[in-house]
Amino acid sequence: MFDRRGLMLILSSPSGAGKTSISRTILQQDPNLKLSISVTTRPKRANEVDGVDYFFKTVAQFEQMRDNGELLEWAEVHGNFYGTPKAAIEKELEAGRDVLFDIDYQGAIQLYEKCPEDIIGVFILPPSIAELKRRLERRADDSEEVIRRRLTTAQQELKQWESYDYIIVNRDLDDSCAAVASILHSARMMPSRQKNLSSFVKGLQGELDTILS
Ligand SMILES: Nc1nc2c(ncn2[C@@H]2O[C@H](COP(=O)(O)OP(=O)(O)O)[C@@H](O)[C@H]2O)c(=O)[nH]1
Ligand SMILES: Nc1ncnc2c1ncn2[C@@H]1O[C@H](COP(=O)(O)OP(=O)(O)O)[C@@H](O)[C@H]1O
Repeated sequence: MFDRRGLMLILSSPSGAGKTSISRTILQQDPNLKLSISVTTRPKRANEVDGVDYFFKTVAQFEQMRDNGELLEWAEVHGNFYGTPKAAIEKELEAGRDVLFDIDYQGAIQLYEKCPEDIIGVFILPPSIAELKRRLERRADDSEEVIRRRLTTAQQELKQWESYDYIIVNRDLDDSCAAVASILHSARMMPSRQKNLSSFVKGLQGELDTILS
């Protein structure tokens, strides 16, 4: 209803907990939500498309972007570099569109520091470690060694839940998607997110004055 600056919705989780699945569904359901497409040096998976899931880069290309100040945040995760290209994000936020970030806790901390007013952070937990392992194995894209590395990193990632605004245990995918959608829906209604609110209320007061005078 009101012009507004978009908000930044961060989804983080240990690898395999389900944030990519949740992101895909939410993005399909909500035309005002855009995905921040990260750059990464990780090898492309069979089901991924360059420019859709990630922009796949060499280490040299990544370092050049980072050193040129083109990244809003960046981090090394599971031995690869990941970063958020700055320019596209600012354009979406200015246009009043919300942006979804599938980034790790190191990136989330950087964004919380840089733009605290714009951020809603959601941390996704797996129902159990046995289920997390099953999900990583079922995805079948990664070798046993890569899976082990992701589980090792999960130990560090699990400590970060307190940095986030909301926590969701991803048992049922539909329930988790509904929870994220409802968080986003509520966040859009915060007074700070609605640019023309004060003039709208002044208008209501003016109408009241007219009726009551
Ligand atoms: N800081 C940061 N982390 C990112 C970015 N893009 C992806 N990640 C995180 O890097 C981790 C690995 O991502 P990915 O290789 O797609 O594996 P997945 O989590 O198993 O699907 C996940 O925790 C992502 O949230 C980014 O631009 N910045
Ligand atoms: N709630 C859920 N119940 C069962 N399987 C799930 C659920 N959420 C995600 N998955 C499956 O678990 C695997 C890992 O999910 P993914 O979204 O790739 O995780 P992440 O992006 O956090 O690494 C995928 O095969 C996905 O289909």
